[in-house]
Amino acid sequence: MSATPQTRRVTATTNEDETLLSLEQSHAVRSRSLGLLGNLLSPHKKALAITGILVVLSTVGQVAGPALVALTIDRAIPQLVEGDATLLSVYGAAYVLAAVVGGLAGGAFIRHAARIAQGVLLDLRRRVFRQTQRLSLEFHETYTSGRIISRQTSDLEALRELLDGGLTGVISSMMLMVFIAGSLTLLDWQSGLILAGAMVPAGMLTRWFQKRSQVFYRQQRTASARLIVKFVETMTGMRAVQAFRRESTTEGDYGDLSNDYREANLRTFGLNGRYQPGLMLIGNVTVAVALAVGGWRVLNGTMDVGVLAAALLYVKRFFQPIQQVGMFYNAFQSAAAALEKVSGLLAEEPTVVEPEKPRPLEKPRGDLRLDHVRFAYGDGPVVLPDLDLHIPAGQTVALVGTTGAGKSTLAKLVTRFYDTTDGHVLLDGIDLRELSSKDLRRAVVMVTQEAYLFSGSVRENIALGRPDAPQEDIEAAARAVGAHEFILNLPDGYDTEVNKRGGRVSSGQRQLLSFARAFLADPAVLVLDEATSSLDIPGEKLVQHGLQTLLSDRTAIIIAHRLSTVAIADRVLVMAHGQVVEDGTPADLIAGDGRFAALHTAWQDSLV
Ligand SMILES: Nc1ncnc2c1ncn2[C@@H]1O[C@H](COP(=O)(O)OP(=O)(O)OP(=O)(O)O)[C@@H](O)[C@H]1O
Repeated sequence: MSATPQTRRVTATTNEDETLLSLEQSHAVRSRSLGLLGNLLSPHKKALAITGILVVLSTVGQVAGPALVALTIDRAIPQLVEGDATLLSVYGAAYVLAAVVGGLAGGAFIRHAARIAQGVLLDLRRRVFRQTQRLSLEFHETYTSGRIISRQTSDLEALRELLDGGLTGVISSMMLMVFIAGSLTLLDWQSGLILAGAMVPAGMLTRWFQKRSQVFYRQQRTASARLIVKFVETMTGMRAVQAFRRESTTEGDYGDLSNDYREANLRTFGLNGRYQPGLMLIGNVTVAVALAVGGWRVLNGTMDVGVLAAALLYVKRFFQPIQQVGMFYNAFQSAAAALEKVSGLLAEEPTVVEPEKPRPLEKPRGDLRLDHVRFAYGDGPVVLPDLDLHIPAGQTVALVGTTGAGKSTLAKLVTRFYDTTDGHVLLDGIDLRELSSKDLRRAVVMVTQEAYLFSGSVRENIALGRPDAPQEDIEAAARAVGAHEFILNLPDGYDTEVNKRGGRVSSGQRQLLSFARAFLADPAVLVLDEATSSLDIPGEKLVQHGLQTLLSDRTAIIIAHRLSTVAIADRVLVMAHGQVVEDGTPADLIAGDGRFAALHTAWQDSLV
């Protein structure tokens, strides 16, 4: 038999809540998000090139203004004084043309960039959804739905805010700065030098801001995610919250988390409050220096007045976009932190791997074998030390045992929601790792305690595993498990819309619907986590009857909580500490003096 392959682990999202990463981790996270960004943008190469041309045109239009002002003052006006208006009309027309081209190109740039941004967001939204469905149960059990919700909502929202408004502004601002610096240097290199000098403190201030804000924005995103997680957890567990009077505690916890969020926000604003005035100060000092030096040079006759006017306009305009970049830096940091988290989620690989060359399973019989199975959740303690078990096709096995004995774990291994740490689970002699998930899910179906009903009609809910099943088959399945009668009594029969979590149907009826769903799917192996909820006696009888029909002619493993269920099993396995401690027919075990006999007596006493 082949050696057990290395078990995959959840890795990419493990340090996502840490705000202070090591340099190496920080680089890895950065390059992962940049990689994702590159990947998202790659289908838009052509549109990006057009957008690039448009932004250059629009910037040239804006930058031409001050140069034309200089030319008008220094050349056209002296000519006009001599009675010739030719240059003035040429420069005037050029100014209008630059404004029109700049305006049109600017507008087209915004529209094009928005189209790319929306395309990227659509792609990302789909990828996140697809990925969350693709990842294995191990990931979902550790990552929690609240965190996934915050990836899909607030993180994608932060990216949307950046892409919708901020990014186009930043791109055109940056482009404008480069062009202004270039034009100024060409016009008058000494003024260009003054601007370059101002870039030193401006660059240092920006670097200082960037470093701090990166940490602050990570803290902000983490605080916001924690808030969502707490909210989702409280809402999903509302019954427990109210039953145990936890309202004030959860409110207190939520208040603390909200406060953390508020403080994280305030820290980012505080930082901005120092960065922006700092930049403004540098900008104004630079204008003053350029004016003083320029004025002195005009007096000396080494600079034309028009050039000085243009230089001042350029320096002033240069600092306006810096401020804009500074302002957008908020949105940018927020989005960068969001992208880091989303890219972590997308980089995660399913721990249960699809085989490259699956072995075919034409007609599954349902023969199950656990061969020296050893299992631990992640780095946790060993839950199943060494389990050897054979369940012949068609046998109904009831699993009983103390809580935490490993019954649900066994069910998760047989259904391959998890892979074994060591050893093999075989269906009809084939390792589950070698089966395609399509074949496996057709052959092995798990019915959980929750019996989850999706919003949609009763019919759609029954046909979940076979959406194309004809009405006769759906009805036959419902009849077989005894659900047909109550379905007909629902307001619209099979077309009745069930509310979320089956609000309109009782818990027993919900179970019957999930039995019908499993019956229609007709698997060779059925794994059933029986509901512990106490049904009333008629309700239990109804469910019991449905269950019996469902179990006939297939292999079944039931995590049994009811005596009546154990009675219909062919075989009972009593588990303790991950091992099977008793194994036999119900009658044999009852007749003995082991754990099951004691459990059985206790059960019977509870019924009296
Ligand atoms: N997702 C998980 N991650 C880590 N440990 C887990 C996980 N699920 C279960 N365990 C641990 O594995 C052990 C076996 O749990 P399991 O749910 O299989 O027991 P069980 O016999 O089904 O119990 P119960 O009857 O209470 O449902 C327990 O110690 C539990 O703490």
